[in-house]
Amino acid sequence: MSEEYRNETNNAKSISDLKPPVKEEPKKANNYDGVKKVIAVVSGKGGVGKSLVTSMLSVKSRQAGLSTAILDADITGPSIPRSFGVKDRAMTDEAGTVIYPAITSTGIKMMSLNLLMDNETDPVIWRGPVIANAVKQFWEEVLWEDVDLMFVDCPPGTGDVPLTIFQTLPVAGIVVVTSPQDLVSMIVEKAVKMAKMMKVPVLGIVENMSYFECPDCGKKHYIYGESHIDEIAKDLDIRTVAKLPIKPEVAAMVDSGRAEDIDVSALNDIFEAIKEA
Ligand SMILES: Nc1ncnc2c1ncn2[C@@H]1O[C@H](COP(=O)(O)OP(=O)(O)OP(=O)(O)O)[C@@H](O)[C@H]1O
Repeated sequence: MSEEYRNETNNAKSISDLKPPVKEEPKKANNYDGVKKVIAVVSGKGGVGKSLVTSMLSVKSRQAGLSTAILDADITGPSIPRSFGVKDRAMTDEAGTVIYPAITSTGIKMMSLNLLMDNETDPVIWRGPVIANAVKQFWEEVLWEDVDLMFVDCPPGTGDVPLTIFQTLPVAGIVVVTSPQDLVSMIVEKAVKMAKMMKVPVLGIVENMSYFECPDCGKKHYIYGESHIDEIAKDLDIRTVAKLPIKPEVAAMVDSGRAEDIDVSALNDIFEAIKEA
């Protein structure tokens, strides 16, 4: 066991907690070489804007002319289809062995549990392993053909599902989303350590709801206090940081299924880092 891993396990409560995670051989969806690059979008807790950032990065990727997909792995709180205004249920082939992804108006492919439910407001009451298996099936049984870049909207935290994602999918890099009221340094450090254990680079940090810009005078107000994200990123040797303002019109666009109309230029640098990964 490496020193690095031992440091991670100081809080283990039993011997089984000390088992290092097993890295399975990454599998390809349907055994096709359909997906060229996978990027995981993670956060320490819910509600910080991870789904928004996943959507914005996908829009950016599509605008750059790449064939783009979103795998919504936030199984118990899937919000991606709604933010793109996708309402139709996913389809399968006649034999029921392959699921076709839904496609947004600009051509982004997506799969989400909401696309398989009769009613998008039905709750998903599943235990962790069942949820993790659903994510595996989204990777293995959905027909992901000709995808240059896939973004995975991970559930918050470092539980079963993020672990399954890192063990099953060939993740090329992660983007960490935080908000200023988060315990930012701890959460970012946790994500960075998890990424290190999984041997995946952190390509960038997005501080969402960083500030509010007065529409009248243009002054920036740091509602949740001054941002320390630049220093944290420097300490952790993460070169790319993006800051997204609180914008009520963004929330309105997401709510009305117009994610493809959001201005995504604030994520340009992170997108460049993703392209190079
Ligand atoms: N910068 C922003 N300005 C305005 N509203 C925002 C902003 N970022 C996110 N929101 C809104 O906050 C809510 C939560 O965002 P989002 O669903 O992206 O968070 P999340 O981290 O994915 O949450 P969860 O993990 O619980 O699904 C959404 O209604 C979204 O539209």
